[in-house]
Amino acid sequence: MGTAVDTAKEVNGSSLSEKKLTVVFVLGGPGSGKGTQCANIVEHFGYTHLSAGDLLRAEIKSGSENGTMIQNMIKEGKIVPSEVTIKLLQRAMQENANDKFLIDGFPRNEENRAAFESVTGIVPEFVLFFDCSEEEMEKRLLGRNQGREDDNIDTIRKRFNVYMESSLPVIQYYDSKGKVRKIDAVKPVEEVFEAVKAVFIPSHEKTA
Ligand SMILES: Nc1ncnc2c1ncn2[C@@H]1O[C@H](COP(=O)(O)OP(=O)(O)OP(=O)(O)O)[C@@H](O)[C@H]1O
Ligand SMILES: Nc1ccn([C@@H]2O[C@H](COP(=O)(O)O)[C@@H](O)[C@H]2O)c(=O)n1
Ligand SMILES: [Mg+2]
Repeated sequence: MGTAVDTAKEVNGSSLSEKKLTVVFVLGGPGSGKGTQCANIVEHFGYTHLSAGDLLRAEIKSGSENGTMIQNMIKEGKIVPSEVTIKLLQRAMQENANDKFLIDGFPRNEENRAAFESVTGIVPEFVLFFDCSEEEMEKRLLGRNQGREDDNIDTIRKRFNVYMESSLPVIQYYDSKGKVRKIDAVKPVEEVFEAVKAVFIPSHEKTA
């Protein structure tokens, strides 16, 4: 007889439990540079990048029945119910042959964290945390120009509040487990990536 975690995996029809996956959660405030650095990591270290925000935006565009709800949550800077986001992440991992994933912008709150772990049985290898000042993040978001509906000052303030109240505690949780690799993300892109590389290059290669 299976454990609760096994049963949850079966109910969700996941073949993920059969594969040994390496998952790195990429966390940090809105505009801290998660997407920018994930692109560099993909290029240098062969991971597949899955951005929870991008998956949710694609779901809106696809005309899904959840589209309107997701759009309203994003406009308000609120966190979409875990079951929706986890299904999108699971599907994206199942459809990809890679066994190494960067999961960007997830988990965003305690509900995200606990639900992902119990549904998938996956525990992250480590958490890459981009630590950036609010002043710098606000400047970056207002200058991003990607047409995102949540890159306006009212929504940005709401996203900062959600980050402080709901997302930082998740980072603190992983820190208490020794899983957080903290990066000073205020520096220029190239300097931030130098610090990121030091995390991904195994320690024996650093000295070789
Ligand atoms: N180190 C950096 N210095 C200056 N600008 C940066 C840096 N990193 C990223 N940017 C710029 O800041 C903006 C936000 O970066 P990015 O989209 O990577 O952040 P994010 O953490 O993924 O944000 P979100 O949580 O909103 O998705 C982009 O316009 C990007 O080009
Ligand atoms: N786990 C998540 C991740 C994101 N969202 C919603 O999407 C918005 C944009 O996310 P980015 O990572 O692209 O900045 C975010 O503000 C949330 O509304 C979510 O609900 N759950
Ligand atoms: Mg992003």
